[in-house]
Amino acid sequence: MRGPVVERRGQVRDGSTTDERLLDSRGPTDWLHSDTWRVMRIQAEFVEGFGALAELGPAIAVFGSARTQPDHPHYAMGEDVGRRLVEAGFAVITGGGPGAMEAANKGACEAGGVSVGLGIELPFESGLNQWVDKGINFRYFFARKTMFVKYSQGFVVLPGGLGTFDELFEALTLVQTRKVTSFPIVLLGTAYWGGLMDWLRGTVLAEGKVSPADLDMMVVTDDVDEAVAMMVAAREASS
Ligand SMILES: C/C(=C\CNc1ncnc2c1ncn2[C@@H]1O[C@H](COP(=O)(O)O)[C@@H](O)[C@H]1O)CO
Repeated sequence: MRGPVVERRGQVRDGSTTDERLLDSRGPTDWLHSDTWRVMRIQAEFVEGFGALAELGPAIAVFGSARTQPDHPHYAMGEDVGRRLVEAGFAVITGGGPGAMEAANKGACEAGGVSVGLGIELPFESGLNQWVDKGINFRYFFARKTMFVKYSQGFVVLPGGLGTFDELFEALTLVQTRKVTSFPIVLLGTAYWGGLMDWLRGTVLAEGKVSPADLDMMVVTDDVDEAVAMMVAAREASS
């Protein structure tokens, strides 16, 4: 018998039971590295993520450089935004790593709020920062990115590098292509983001590669209060 399937006489394929094969640890392990098995692991990441975050409540994702040092003004800005978001009733979700992520988690945690970190397995593992109170470690970037979009009502983007750009531009693309309902995206740090905005307007928009509405999706400011007020306004508009 093979599970619910009855096999008799010439249809019997081998004499072992399914349990016997399951419990036998001998044999090849190459299946561990097959795409079929990876699909199970990917599925498990979605299941874990959805399960852990489903009851989080209103949350804002804060992105920014893993390399921001604690004595840099961008770190203080990250702490400030984490704290103000909690004071406004939001949980704070970051990538759970060092730098700007740690700063936002620290601000959120010290303000007594829910401080979430969605960590990612990297070759140069740094682990979840100490200010994360609810943490999930992901193997796959794409599963992790789904969690930021699904469980955040807005994105605040601190100065950052390639990882931050990836997160910012993914959000913009999802809104532009109407894969998600529009949500506020605020870039903090006019001096840092100004050059990018100038290029987007002066070259990308001028060459017709984006529409004015695409760039209007982003607000650039130095004012943390303005960033938080935008998130609050979006929450009120959606309730
Ligand atoms: C570079 C170092 C550690 C990296 N650790 C990270 N942990 C969690 N999330 C990360 C990490 N690095 C990048 N990310 C994600 O990308 C964004 C930051 O990338 P950037 O290139 O530094 O701007 C961030 O929002 C994360 O989601 C050791 O210093």
